[in-house]
Amino acid sequence: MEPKKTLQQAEPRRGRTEETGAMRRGDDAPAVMTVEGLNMYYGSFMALKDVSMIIRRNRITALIGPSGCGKSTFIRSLNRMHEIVPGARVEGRVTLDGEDIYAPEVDPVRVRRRVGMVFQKPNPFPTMSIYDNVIAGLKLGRKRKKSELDEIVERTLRQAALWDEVKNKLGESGTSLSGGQQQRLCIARTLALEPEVILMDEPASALDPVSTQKIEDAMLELKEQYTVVIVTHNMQQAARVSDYTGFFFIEDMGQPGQLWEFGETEKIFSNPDRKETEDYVTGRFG
Ligand SMILES: Nc1ncnc2c1ncn2[C@@H]1O[C@H](COP(=O)(O)OP(=O)(O)OP(=O)(O)O)[C@@H](O)[C@H]1O
Repeated sequence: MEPKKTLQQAEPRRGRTEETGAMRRGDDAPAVMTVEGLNMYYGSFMALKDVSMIIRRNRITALIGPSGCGKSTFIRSLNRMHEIVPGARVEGRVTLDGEDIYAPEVDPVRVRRRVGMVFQKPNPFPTMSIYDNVIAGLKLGRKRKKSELDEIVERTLRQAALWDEVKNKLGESGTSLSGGQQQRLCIARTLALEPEVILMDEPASALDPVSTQKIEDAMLELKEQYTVVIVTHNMQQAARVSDYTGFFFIEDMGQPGQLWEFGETEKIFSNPDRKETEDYVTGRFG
């Protein structure tokens, strides 16, 4: 497939610019990641077919769709986590700042540093304090002064909307926190590595509404400085926080998932081009 054409197709459709103010304004945020003609496999099973997408800087991109349509598989292509699964492989091209992250000379560990990931289940290191959890990933890098580490801990906990709740107990165990606080601690830990892009795979699915709200607050705060991609089953969450939405869909059991529609969130939720998207966002199936 001819890559340039594929990328253009991946741009949000702009056919209805007269109808929505948001569309008319357009978006000049540069692409930080591009995905072109991506196929993903587990052994001989093709889980995703021909996905192309542009991920823009300082924007939140939400990935939605019914169970099993490949959202988690896709998000894991963006930082080369997919290849950790034995037999898993990827075809196509994924770039970060124009560089092909799957090129043979690229170190996957470096990719994962630049494209950080927060998982569904909070996973703080159980034997470490809150403070040490935040800086855990920095231990492998150059030696830093205590004052510099203090500054990183405060800054990232503030960005993760957790600072006020933990500033007086940084020495306590990370697992002493509530589930929602642990998840924000994991966000701070990811931020400490100064990624460009943060991937979140259903980060609030195990949390109560108040904790979910705090995660969403944190995401909106993060977007000032980072680019966020989130998988969510929560339609309200996608509509509330994201700028762009990708709807993944699977036509029939055993078929690969596809990116069925991609565009500005406002359009996907109010006036999607495809019937299946409309059925899904209005809760008619899924
Ligand atoms: N490790 C694996 N080995 C083999 N097949 C897998 C593996 N992980 C996922 N799959 C398959 O790939 C397809 C896509 O799964 P994936 O988890 O990406 O979907 P999803 O949209 O994230 O689903 P959910 O919303 O339920 O989390 C499914 O058919 C799934 O069974």
